[in-house]
Amino acid sequence: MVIRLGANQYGKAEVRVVAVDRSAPRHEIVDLNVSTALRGDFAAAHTAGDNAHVLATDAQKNTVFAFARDGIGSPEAFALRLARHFAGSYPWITGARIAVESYPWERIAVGGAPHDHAFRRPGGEVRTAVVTVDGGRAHVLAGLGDLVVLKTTGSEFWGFPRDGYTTLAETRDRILATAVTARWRCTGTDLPWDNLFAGVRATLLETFAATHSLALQQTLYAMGEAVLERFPDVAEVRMSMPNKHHFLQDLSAFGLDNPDVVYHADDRPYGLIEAQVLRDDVPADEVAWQGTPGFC
Ligand SMILES: O=c1[nH]c(=O)c2[nH]c(=O)[nH]c2[nH]1
Repeated sequence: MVIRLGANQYGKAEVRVVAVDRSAPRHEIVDLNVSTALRGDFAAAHTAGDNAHVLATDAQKNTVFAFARDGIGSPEAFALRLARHFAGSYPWITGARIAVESYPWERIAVGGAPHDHAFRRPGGEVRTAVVTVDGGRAHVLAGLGDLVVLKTTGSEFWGFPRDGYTTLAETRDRILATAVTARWRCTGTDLPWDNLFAGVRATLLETFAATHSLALQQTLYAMGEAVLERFPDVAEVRMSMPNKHHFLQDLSAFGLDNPDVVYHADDRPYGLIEAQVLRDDVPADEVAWQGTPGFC
């Protein structure tokens, strides 16, 4: 019986690189998911554990971040740069496959004008409604889920206590990103539902964009407060907002600075900020929330 190695490739999958162009007040953002795969003579690694030909997937990931320092441009151009680099890096590497997913971001409109540094990622958002009729009374929770938003500046996080396990550096400027899930309890059952939804959604977006954030908790509260201030038919807002961390990538090992340009969008673990913001003069209504899982 003869056993042999067939086709093979290897690389780093799903490198989440985000590059911010801050050269003008109107920031630009490129958000990619990059997967690398190298082809060539890697037989000895498979059959004998000999890694002499194996350009580490960790190095491939680093290359993606380092190349982003010069600006990413189009996904096609970035992928070509990377593929040509890898394919030309060692004689035994004969080819490279670079797959890129690019996530679009649209500017949030504030007062009708596109914002300079607050964005929304279209797609995936859902509108929700939960109606409970109980003992002849109807209760309405309107809501939305997965409204993905990001600010490239206007967010700080500092002043927190430092116990023996705290390593997080204080920051006066960071990327703030989250996916908003919100439900708002309505006091009526005969409301202009579509208008109310559009208004609450616009208020959530505008407030996220316009609030200079000292914590995601503060942004969440400001969003709920703005909804309650603008919409008297809303008694209560409950929100769940993951802190989608964007870590500045350290490029110093490659002789590169990184003046807030290249970030790693980490998908987990994530902070999860959840709260209820309510009108004090409206009685609580737990029946409305019964059976609605999680925080909201
Ligand atoms: O806005 C934030 N709130 C936190 O509670 C927190 N914790 C953390 O590590 N980063 C952040 N950011």
